[in-house]
Amino acid sequence: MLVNHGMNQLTSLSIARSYSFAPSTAAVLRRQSFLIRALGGGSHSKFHSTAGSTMQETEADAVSILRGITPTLDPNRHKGQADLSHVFCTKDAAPVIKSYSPELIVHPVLEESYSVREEERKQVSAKVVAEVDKWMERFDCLVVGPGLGRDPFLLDCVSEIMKQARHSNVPIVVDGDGLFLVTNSLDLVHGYPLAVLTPNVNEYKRLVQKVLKCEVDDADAPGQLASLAKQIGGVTILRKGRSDLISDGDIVNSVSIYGSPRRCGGQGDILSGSVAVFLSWARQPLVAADRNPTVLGCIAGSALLRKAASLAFETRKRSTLTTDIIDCLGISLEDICPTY
Ligand SMILES: NC(=O)C1=CN([C@@H]2O[C@H](COP(=O)(O)OP(=O)(O)OC[C@H]3O[C@@H](n4cnc5c(N)ncnc54)[C@H](OP(=O)(O)O)[C@@H]3O)[C@@H](O)[C@H]2O)[C@@H](O)CC1
Ligand SMILES: Nc1ncnc2c1ncn2[C@@H]1O[C@H](COP(=O)(O)OP(=O)(O)OP(=O)(O)O)[C@@H](O)[C@H]1O
Ligand SMILES: [Mg+2]
Repeated sequence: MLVNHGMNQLTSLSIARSYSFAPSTAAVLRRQSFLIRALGGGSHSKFHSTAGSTMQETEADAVSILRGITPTLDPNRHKGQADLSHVFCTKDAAPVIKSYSPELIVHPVLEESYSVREEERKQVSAKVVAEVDKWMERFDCLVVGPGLGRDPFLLDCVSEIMKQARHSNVPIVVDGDGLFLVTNSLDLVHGYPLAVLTPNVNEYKRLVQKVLKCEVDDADAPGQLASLAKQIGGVTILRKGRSDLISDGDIVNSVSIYGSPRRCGGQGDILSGSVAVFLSWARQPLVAADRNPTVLGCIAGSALLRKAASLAFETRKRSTLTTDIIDCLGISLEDICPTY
């Protein structure tokens, strides 16, 4: 059981995205102690020069980071000390999500505008937020966005949940429709060092336009990413693409290893769940005290996803789906961090 808990979490966090009609937020619950591991160095840098600026990006030593932050499996631990995933969603979505995996703890507490009368909204919102908040202290990380939708009442409730998470110092990974919300309400994450944004090409463009008031500049990709992260008060941004670029405003890392030429839907959602798991592991005492755990989580999540995608493509080729990639997550991590 315990062996499967870790990997189940990497996959199940993305359930919400698999049902994009099903508004939901997903949260990670994990209680596990860790052995101290050393993080290796070894990386190379690339300079991007433009007329106005020069910015360095460093290819992350993702394999060492994965080895450094992934905890060993300890047969003495019981459920509750290991990984668990909670999903908060609407009533409609709950049966579908529940049937996806016995691993998931599903809370059908969210409401959309159509199901709540105007005069009841304040009361219902308070109830929804209280339902999530009573679990908050147990969460190691919150993932907001994949499959959430853009219903205004639901997004108002999610904004309140994010404020509570921030108040409780719970890391928040924002993806998909969560980025739609945050781009229009930057205060939700501004200045929060435990916030991670994982934009795809469209989501990144919207963020750049809103925050930097200019267009995406690929000639100075690292410099622009660092400015964006800085302008949002030092949040960590994982810009997804041919190479993933990661910045907290101070440093810019790239992850270019592995990867698949197949761009099937859903890979980004698996990535956001994986980042949540790895950043929670990276935050454990003595694991990586000298490095930003949100950056480490992004590097590890990106490398694992890209490795699993490349492995899935080896056999599935043009028919590769995200479910095939999920099937390759366990073996990909095992290859880098053997259990025994
Ligand atoms: N198999 C599934 O169930 C998948 C589910 N997914 C989930 O779906 C959501 C969107 O994710 P994505 O990656 O398609 O977003 P992206 O490339 O920015 O937009 C593409 C175009 O669509 C439009 N649009 C998007 N969202 C919209 C909305 N809520 N309502 C109306 N329009 C919307 C968008 O328009 P725009 O944002 O420019 O207004 C753009 O033209 C997100 O929650 C994700 O997790 C995906 O992960 C994919 C697989
Ligand atoms: N051109 C590419 N080559 C290799 N890997 C890529 C490429 N583009 C994206 N990826 C990888 O695919 C993963 C998902 O990125 P993508 O841009 O597809 O996210 P997304 O659009 O949010 O996905 P989703 O369909 O889940 O919403 C990331 O890990 C990224 O590294
Ligand atoms: Mg996405």
